[in-house]
Amino acid sequence: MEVDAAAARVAVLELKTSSLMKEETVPNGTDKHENATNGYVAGLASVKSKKKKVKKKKNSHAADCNAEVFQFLPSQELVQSSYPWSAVIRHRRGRCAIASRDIKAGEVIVAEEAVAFVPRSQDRTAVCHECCRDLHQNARPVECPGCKHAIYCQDCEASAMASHRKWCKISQKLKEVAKVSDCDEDLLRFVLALALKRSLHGSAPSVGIIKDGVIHPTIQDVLNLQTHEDKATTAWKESVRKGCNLLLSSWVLDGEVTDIASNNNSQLSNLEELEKFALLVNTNAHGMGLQDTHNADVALGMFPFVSMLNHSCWPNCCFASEGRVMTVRATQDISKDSELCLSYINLYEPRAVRKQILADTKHFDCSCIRCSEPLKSSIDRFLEAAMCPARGCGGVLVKSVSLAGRFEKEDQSASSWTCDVCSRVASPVSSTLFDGKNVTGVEKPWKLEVEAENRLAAAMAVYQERKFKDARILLERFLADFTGKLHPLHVFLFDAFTPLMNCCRALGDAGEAIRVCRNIITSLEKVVPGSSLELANFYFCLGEMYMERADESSTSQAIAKRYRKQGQDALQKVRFIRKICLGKDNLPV
Ligand SMILES: C[S@@+](CC[C@H](N)C(=O)[O-])C[C@H]1O[C@@H](n2cnc3c(N)ncnc32)[C@H](O)[C@@H]1O
Repeated sequence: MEVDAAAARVAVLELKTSSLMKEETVPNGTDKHENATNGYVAGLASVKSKKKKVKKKKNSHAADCNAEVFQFLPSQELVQSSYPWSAVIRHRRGRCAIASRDIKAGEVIVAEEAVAFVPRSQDRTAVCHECCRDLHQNARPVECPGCKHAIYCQDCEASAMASHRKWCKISQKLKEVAKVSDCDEDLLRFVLALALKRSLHGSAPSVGIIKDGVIHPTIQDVLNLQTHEDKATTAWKESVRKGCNLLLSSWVLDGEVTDIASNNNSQLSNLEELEKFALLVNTNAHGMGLQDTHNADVALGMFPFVSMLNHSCWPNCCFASEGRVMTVRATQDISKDSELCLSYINLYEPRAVRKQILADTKHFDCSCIRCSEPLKSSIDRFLEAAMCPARGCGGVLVKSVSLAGRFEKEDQSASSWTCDVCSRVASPVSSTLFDGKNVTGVEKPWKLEVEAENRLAAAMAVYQERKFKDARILLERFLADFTGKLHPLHVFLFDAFTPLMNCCRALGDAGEAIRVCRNIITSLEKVVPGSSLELANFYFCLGEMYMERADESSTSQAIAKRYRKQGQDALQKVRFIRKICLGKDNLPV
């Protein structure tokens, strides 16, 4: 199994203590996290791929959430009677899900059917557009000959095609509409799917139902979710407005132009409704994946009660989808009254990068416990730290201004670096390092970082061309040159591990691949001490590699026995993690 390099940075944290806002402590870098629990989350859907520059605003939380505007969703009471949490409104974070009793690791927090979902265009053929099940295992999926976009499994084909006919024509135009309006095609598809739901079920009861332990929410639940209109850029709003307008004017049902909400004839209001759907998608849509194939983000779904859980870079829950149902599970034991949180993003990133990603794609300034802990005592400091070059010190240089420079290339010249042990300061302004002495070459932490980033990028470019031999040489040289200068948990070192492991595997060097894989697992468990399906994937690789080594003809019996035992231990870990994250302990296929 080749591990996707991007997956390496997805990780999940253990929430060690209970109540989120007050008592919680995030362990600093010296803490050990025994009994780590598991969880996986993919990020919330980002609807526009182009990266936007978002200026950081101080105190933006104040504007983020105004408690007065929040209402409970129509189906909230039903959910509270069936699942172990209730919603409360908290200053700056809006609605929060709070445990109504003690919860055990692996327990279901909510299992929810999507109100609507949209397979991502690039993965159009991966899942059935009706049941969202994996199409790879379906012998003869059927594609709509009209739009050549919708595709169904054999079980769904007959019924799905009948309803699809009603909006097939508009589906055919979507690509063009997206192009003309410069609006994301998947976003427009999602808007269309929600508008259809609204037009078909607009007058249906607003409270959902629970069937076989799964909540089926309503479109009215969706309409009560949060949006961030104030944070959307003018360009985004304009393109969405243009796209929605074009959608409206091409809205053809059975050959007739029809109002979306049949009881509402105002064109303007309809446009507003479509725009609101776009905003709702932007803030609330969840990635849906295929559990047994690395949980790839193949579709986007709307799950109003999963959306009640706020983000934390130190979450205690994870989500995973199967078909149209998204299930959130506790990744550790959680005590009554604690807030239940998911992670919307990959967590093996420096704090500033995580915050930047959340600001850019989810439009909020993260106030989770991990981000609120002073950097100098948080494990986050290690992810972008250089080792202190002062002889015998052993401390790390922590940046004063921790910026997401990797994304924004902002001017970092104003930042200084302070050793967390000897407290000496290095500053690029005066180009001095400690005691006023000039420093040279790579000892300057700011230069070291830039050099490391460039070297890694060069190695990755070769790796991406699948030139494994050359890439391995570059990655090994990179690690040799920067290990000891950057902190062992530095994100650049971590980013080099997965491609190196894959290179070694591809080149048949299982021994080295095992060593690198163990490094990955060690780093992941230190930085994001909870488990996750990504962590399970690395354990699975490790297990596979040990088993392969045990089976090699050159391996002696005694050593083969040891490898087999190590392989079994790793696979046992995979089962344990999957049991908690997915509720089933089979090995991935
Ligand atoms: C999917 S919703 C979560 C539920 C939301 N609190 C509500 O009332 O609907 C995501 C929004 O919640 C808020 N939020 C979630 N996690 C947060 C965090 N860690 N820090 C600050 N705001 C957060 C942000 O406004 C974000 O856009």
